[in-house]
Amino acid sequence: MYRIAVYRQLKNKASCNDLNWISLFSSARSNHTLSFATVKAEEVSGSQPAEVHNLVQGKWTSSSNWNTILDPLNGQPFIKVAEVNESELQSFVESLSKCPKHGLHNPFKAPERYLMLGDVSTKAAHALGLPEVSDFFAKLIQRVSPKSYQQALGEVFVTQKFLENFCGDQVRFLARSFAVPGNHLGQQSYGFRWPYGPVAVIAPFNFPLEIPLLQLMGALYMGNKPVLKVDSKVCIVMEQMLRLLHDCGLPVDDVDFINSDGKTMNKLLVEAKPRMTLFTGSSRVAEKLADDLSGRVKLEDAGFDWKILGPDVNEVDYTAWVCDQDAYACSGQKCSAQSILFMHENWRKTALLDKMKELAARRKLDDLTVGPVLTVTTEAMLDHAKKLLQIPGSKLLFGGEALQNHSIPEIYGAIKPTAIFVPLEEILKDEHYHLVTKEIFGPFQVVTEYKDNQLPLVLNALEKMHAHLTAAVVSNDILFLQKVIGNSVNGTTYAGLRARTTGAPQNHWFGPAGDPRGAGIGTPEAIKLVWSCHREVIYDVGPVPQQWEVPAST
Ligand SMILES: NC(=O)c1ccc[n+]([C@@H]2O[C@H](COP(=O)([O-])OP(=O)(O)OC[C@H]3O[C@@H](n4cnc5c(N)ncnc54)[C@H](O)[C@@H]3O)[C@@H](O)[C@H]2O)c1
Repeated sequence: MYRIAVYRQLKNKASCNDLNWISLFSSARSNHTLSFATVKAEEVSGSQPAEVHNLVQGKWTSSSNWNTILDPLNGQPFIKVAEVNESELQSFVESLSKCPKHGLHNPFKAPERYLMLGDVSTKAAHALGLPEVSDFFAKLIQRVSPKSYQQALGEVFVTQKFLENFCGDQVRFLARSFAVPGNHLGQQSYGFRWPYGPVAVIAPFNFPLEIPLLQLMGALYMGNKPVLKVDSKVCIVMEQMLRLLHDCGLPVDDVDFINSDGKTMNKLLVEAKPRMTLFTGSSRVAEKLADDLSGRVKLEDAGFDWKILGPDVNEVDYTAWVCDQDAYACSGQKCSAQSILFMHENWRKTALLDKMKELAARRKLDDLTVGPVLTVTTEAMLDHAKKLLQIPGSKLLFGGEALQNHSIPEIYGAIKPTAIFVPLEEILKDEHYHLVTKEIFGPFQVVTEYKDNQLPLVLNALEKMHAHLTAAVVSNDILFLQKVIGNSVNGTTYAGLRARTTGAPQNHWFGPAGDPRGAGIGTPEAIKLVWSCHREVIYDVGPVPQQWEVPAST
């Protein structure tokens, strides 16, 4: 009885968007057709290509130019993306220019939007938690950025948990201010979190849902108006997610969504001058944007992520498994993937390397535990392996071959999980260091070995690296941990027996350190740092003291 009454109340109160939301659930439960979705993940194919549109000033639009995306597993042209060209940017420039520097909301303007966004997060989190919806997104991710079902579902799960973290009042708590008493009666200073206003979010291909959604919501929560650009190869996922967010009550003109090549996006940024651009992707593009946008950027760029196995050997099977996951899950296409393993000589005396080899050999294309590499060709990866193998003392531990019997198109890469041993002394030589520490965004790692007295050389190798994203120190020797952590800078560092380089759940900060432009993703601290700036308002309302007189000039 009580339930029926509550349902009636809810129904009466429901706005148009709420009704969409309710219908999303009922349809999801009854017939597996999702009201927000315009595609069915499994049916997208060469004969039934999907289309991806742009969203600007609240309207879904097309373009004169369609970019055809090839199915990474069979090369069929399966998605058509309406890519905006350089002459079609005006409506995006106009849209951003409508948002003032003080944003869509701030603590002094439209504070009800904090609550509205908390509500949108509640509904979207709930929706993503429905098995039909999470399955839809996991499968769609798999189609465009092939990875195992568990990895794709993990991405949806992290996204859902993130949204849960910002339900109810949690969005307004992000904008919590503080006050300090002043020098005299009536004076108090307040620190506020202030939006930037018009902003841009640029996201890469490897996490088609998690990276763009977490950054986009962070931008919105703090009061900004974002234009979002996701790599065209995978933009279909965020297009569908935006439709879901609209069903959950997000106003249609809060976010613009543009599909284009990098050059066109660069032009949009230079013309529209967003007050802040969050870029996630390669260091090459990151540096270019930092220049072009006069430093108004936050960056999540390349990762050449290291793991050190300390002198205390423990849990060899577990450690081998974590190494396998860190280096080869998602075919090594995580920015946090293990790129180099520094192994204390004590581990060499165990079966660690054999176990890693066995685990790597279990990976297969059938279940996408190894699969297409979207930005490095087979030839480029094998060529890199060849160059490393020319270094004196280096040897192939496993892999180093192309995958066989597949129909992955040649524009993508397909190699067996690969590990190459290179001696530490050789890595440190100037003529080799750059080559050995080059990020290969595929299932590829370098392994090396050190003795107790060589720890300074290991630390020197870390010091010379230019990217400081994730790291792992596998040891429960607290003095060893102190030494390594105290002499390195990586922004997300795991320490202890179970340390890993990948994982990046929503509950801890993920991002590089050691660079003032470095961004973060996931936590309240990351959102506040990336998407808001500090503003101080000093109230000084009086009274002026009685018998006050004009003092002498100073
Ligand atoms: N630090 C992190 O959190 C993180 C996360 C994921 C990936 N990455 C890094 O991303 C890289 C892999 O991604 P990628 O190869 O797709 O990167 P990329 O730099 O080629 O592309 C990233 C995005 O930028 C766009 N782009 C390209 N040129 C541009 C320009 N001139 N102006 C504006 N936008 C432009 C692309 O279209 C894409 O959407 C790896 O180096 C990886 O380590 C980092």
